[in-house]
Amino acid sequence: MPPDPFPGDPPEIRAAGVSKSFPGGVVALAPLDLTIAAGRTTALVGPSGCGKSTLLRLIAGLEVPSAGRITIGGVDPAVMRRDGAIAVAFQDPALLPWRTVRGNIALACKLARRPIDPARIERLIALVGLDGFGDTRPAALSGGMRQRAAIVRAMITEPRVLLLDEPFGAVDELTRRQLALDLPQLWQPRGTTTLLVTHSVDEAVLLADRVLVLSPRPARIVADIPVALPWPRPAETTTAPRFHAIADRVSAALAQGMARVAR
Ligand SMILES: Nc1ncnc2c1ncn2[C@@H]1O[C@H](COP(=O)(O)OP(=O)(O)OP(=O)(O)O)[C@@H](O)[C@H]1O
Repeated sequence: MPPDPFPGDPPEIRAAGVSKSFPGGVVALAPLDLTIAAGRTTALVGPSGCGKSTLLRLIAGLEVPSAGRITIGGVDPAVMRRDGAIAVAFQDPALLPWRTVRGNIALACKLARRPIDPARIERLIALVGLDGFGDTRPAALSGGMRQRAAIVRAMITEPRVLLLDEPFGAVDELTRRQLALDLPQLWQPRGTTTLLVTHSVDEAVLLADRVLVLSPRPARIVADIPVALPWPRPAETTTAPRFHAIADRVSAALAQGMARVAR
């Protein structure tokens, strides 16, 4: 295994004055300052089209800001990604159609120059409920199954930074709930710096240590809500009064952000 290019503590993500405009004049992000805590999970919630995916793509080094700068552990995101330190699972799973589920996952290891551990691949495939589909090609999977394969592909390399954009969007409600309970076991104890975009308030509170609520486009941070619930978080977490109190705060902040724009 090659030496970790970024040894030491998990990296912190910083955005300073970051904005993004697209040709045609769409301002997806107005200048935004943001610090994402190292080794923790931060959830981004906000109305559709406010710029969440754009922000994630900038942090992933897949887009370049129109102004401002993003650094991850002081390093440019594109450099981190090139060295396999960032993994992403986006709404569109983008699996290679000619490779099987197992082949897609193994390729991620190869590209990140990590060893291929067949037993770990099988464990993760089973964890996301894809047991028996390792030899299947993406075209023969449902949208939700493809998303689950993409989550395994993102996590198999044990990245320093994990970026998840609505990773359970096409998954049925029951599986989604199970994934939200199971998957943090993979990144939370390792101290992976994780950023999750979700439309589900409950999912944000269950998975994150902190929830950032964004306003409609161009996004501003309208609330920064800590989630002081202990890890690990079993299913009973979602029935605790504390969980509901935090979820209510997030929902209220979302509504407030919308109302401010409507006025
Ligand atoms: N490549 C692009 N070219 C032009 N406009 C874009 C591009 N990508 C995003 N946009 C625009 O930027 C804005 C923010 O889009 P983005 O996908 O970041 O929002 P979002 O908050 O992730 O939305 P959703 O929750 O619906 O996925 C939208 O108005 C979108 O149309």
